[in-house]
Amino acid sequence: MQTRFFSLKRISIIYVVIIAAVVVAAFWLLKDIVANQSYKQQQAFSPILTLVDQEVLRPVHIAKALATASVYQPYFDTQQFSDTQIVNRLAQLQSRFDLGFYIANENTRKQYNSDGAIFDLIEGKVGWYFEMQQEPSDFLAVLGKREDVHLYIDVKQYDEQGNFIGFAGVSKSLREFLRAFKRFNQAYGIQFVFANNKQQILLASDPHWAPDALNLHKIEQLPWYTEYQRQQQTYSERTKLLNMPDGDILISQITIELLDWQLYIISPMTKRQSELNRTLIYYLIALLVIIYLSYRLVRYIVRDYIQTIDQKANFDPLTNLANRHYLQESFNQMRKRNKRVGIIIVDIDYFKQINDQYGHNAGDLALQMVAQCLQNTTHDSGLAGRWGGDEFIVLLDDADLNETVRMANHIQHCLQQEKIYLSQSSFEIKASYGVTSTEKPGSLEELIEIADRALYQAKNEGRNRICYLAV
Ligand SMILES: Nc1nc2c(ncn2[C@@H]2O[C@H](COP(=O)(O)OP(=O)(O)OP(=O)(O)O)[C@@H](O)[C@H]2O)c(=O)[nH]1
Repeated sequence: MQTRFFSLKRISIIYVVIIAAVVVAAFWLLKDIVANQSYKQQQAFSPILTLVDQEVLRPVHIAKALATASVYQPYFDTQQFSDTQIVNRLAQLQSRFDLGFYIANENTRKQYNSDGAIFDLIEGKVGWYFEMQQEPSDFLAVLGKREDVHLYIDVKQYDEQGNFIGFAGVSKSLREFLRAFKRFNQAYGIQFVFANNKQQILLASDPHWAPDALNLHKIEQLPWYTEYQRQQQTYSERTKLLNMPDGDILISQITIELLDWQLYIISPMTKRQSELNRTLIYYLIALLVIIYLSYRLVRYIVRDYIQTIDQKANFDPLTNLANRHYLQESFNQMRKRNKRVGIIIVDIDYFKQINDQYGHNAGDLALQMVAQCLQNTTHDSGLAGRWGGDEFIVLLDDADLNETVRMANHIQHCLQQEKIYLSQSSFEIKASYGVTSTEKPGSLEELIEIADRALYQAKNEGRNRICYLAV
């Protein structure tokens, strides 16, 4: 019982360790999920900011820097430079900055482009030139060319006296920008909207909201904007989660101060949620596999451990037969069932002589041989054990004296068939048997005492025989 108690204690400790391991594993896995999601969010957002910087802000900076450095000024003097020289100069700038450059000269009413094109600025035909002049600001950023959307940055130019002499500017195709956004849209379901300070949509990834030839959509027309504005009054965070009828969406607003534009990045949470769910399921499966494998491992270790402990606690290491402790336990079980118990004591004859003549190892072989015979003969009907030294005990469940004596005969017959072979010699093993049986078993000691008396008789009568006593 001591053994079981310690086994259970150990099992409990191992289970506690497993639960702790699972909790730690779960913590790490969940931590990873959050990290993973943040990583994915970052993965989606970082390139967007780089794109805005590269494709929108950089041209604006270049346009402003060149205009303020009066790089274009000399080229407004058509006396000094021919048309070809002007477009050549613009072409140089184009190849250097990978942007389109143009000059619109008020004096000649001509527009020179870095792609070599020169055309006349005729009122009613080239609308932008005359519209832009009316704008109070000297710096204007507009989107044009619907079929291949371009960003145009127009900077008003003045001579030394402060007279308006035309425009110089930069143009940049947003094809690459739009293509990249399409990729983000496919990968993360992200949409974007650019709006100017008049709340007009300049550019939108959803073609439905992109400007058409006639007019620009108002940002108020976007289905989420009213809710966005409502939340804006409560808290001014630039990222908001909106509960829309088609599913939750996350809106991030980025102000592009240089242009006085707003960029709205719209990411649908349903897609994110399903991604998160999928990741959760993967992690859960991994967790279950870990739990199952660790359970199997612990079961294996515990079973192996119990077997080892049981073996040590209950069996004789030399013969593998039951030891005294296990014999006692089994006898108690038999007694509980309140049935007859038969007992045989087997004691090897002149075993000391075997040891002395053939050596201790030969003696051990003899003990193992006897054990083998006992095992083979009794395994169906009883339990054989080593009581100590060269003395063995067989307990027979529900066996009367006749049946017990019959069993002793079988054992004797088995031993008579066997011989121990050594390298130089061989010897036979003989034994004496004391037998008894009781209908009302008391203690094992009492029963052994009676069987011992019968054994004593067998030894006295010349050994190699079976004697019995009835209770
Ligand atoms: N080889 C070996 N010998 C053992 C072992 N345990 C006890 N013995 C020896 O067994 C012998 C038992 O001898 P005794 O009890 O005197 O009996 P015996 O020589 O068999 O004489 P009888 O029983 O009167 O026939 C002793 O010499 C012990 O040393 C063991 O595990 N291995």
